[in-house]
Amino acid sequence: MKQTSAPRSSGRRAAGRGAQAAADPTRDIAFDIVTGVIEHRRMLETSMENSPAARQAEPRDRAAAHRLGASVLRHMGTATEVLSPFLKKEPPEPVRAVLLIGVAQLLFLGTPVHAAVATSVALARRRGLAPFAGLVNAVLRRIAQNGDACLDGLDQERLDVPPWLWTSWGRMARPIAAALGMEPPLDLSMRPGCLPPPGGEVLPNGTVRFPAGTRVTELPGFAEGAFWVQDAAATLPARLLDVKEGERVADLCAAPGGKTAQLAFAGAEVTAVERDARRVERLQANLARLKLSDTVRVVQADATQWRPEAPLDAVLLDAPCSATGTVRRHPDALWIKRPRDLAGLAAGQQALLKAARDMLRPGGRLVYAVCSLQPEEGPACARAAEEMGLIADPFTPEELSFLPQARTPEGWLRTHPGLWAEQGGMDGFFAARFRRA
Ligand SMILES: C[S@@+](CC[C@H](N)C(=O)[O-])C[C@H]1O[C@@H](n2cnc3c(N)ncnc32)[C@H](O)[C@@H]1O
Repeated sequence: MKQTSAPRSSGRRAAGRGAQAAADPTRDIAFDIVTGVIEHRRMLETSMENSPAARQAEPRDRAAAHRLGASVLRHMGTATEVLSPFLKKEPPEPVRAVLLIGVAQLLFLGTPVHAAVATSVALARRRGLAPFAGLVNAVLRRIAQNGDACLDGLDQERLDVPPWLWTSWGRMARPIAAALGMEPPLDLSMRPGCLPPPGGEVLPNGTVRFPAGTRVTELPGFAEGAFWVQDAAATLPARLLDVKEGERVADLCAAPGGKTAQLAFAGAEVTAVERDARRVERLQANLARLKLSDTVRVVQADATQWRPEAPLDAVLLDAPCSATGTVRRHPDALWIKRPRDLAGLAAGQQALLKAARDMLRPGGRLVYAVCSLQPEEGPACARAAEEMGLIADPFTPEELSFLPQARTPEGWLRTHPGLWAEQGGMDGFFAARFRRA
């Protein structure tokens, strides 16, 4: 059984018929998260923002709900399979959501049985599902009786990945799925010259890694801007652009700004281009904390339309994508995207590639990156870039000597959550480098 830490439980107060009005913000928010993702295909964070319960909740309840909702999404295939022998027919979606929340607590979060069952029954009542309260009670009690035996013989890794994604990931599928069951660690990139907070593990690329659940704001140096949160794999595209002091560089699709910070600390003159107004605010706040506000120029614009005043030495294009490479951190991505979404995403990525090409001086460099594991958004776009006249500039073995498994025969970068598995894995990224003729 794959287990993560248990959510705080308010089960005793919620037990029994008369307790349906008792407050249980954790499960209420988790219900909004799960139904938002499954029924409305909204991202976990968006579902949380839309949750009325979340707006009034304490930060610790929101954090517990986030962990509970993410656990449901991480184990949804397995939990569905566990439920199926106990259900004569498919229940309505909201009832299924309540049951999944109950199963996640019983089998994956180590919540005490009485709390997991009673809070699920109370949740069903609060959500207008009282006619199903008996079903929820009976099914969860039987699952609790069987305990871990419910998981015997189940290929959890296979079940927890939608079949179309499993197929598309080929040989990477099983190591990726194995990493999915675990909460990912906290990765930090250090501001040059700053010492890592004590207790972190320094990885071969310089990332400082802390165990899952570490609160970044509580680490010494956070407020002073000594570091920023950035997955180990996410550091690689900006590093591979290899910017020099004083080079004029654009970071397209820049928020929240991890790669912008890398480019600026490397000494480049950076313009960060971001379309979304709220994400521009987040980018600016992050740059302010890192004391980069006076160094980086931030532009709110659509990068397909924006052009620099003069041709640039280098462009980093971290394009919007299906984000399947970040499913460890964002398990909602597993259930939101559909195969038919990929063509539209790839068209957007290629429009951005054309724009990036047009911003470069002759000989200027471009790194194209996506946090996707899908071939349509990675290799297919790299080939499209060459058809646009960009010249491939493969990553060399020396540049990736600390992670040789991530270098493809074409000289592209392909990371996935199964790499550096012993140290806690990494996000999935694809990157390729080009020069303008
Ligand atoms: C993958 S995230 C970028 C992460 C960022 N590069 C980092 O390392 O922190 C993609 C970002 O692209 C922005 N975006 C999407 N389409 C865009 C466009 N046409 N022009 C500019 N920004 C865009 C999104 O709002 C989002 O903030």
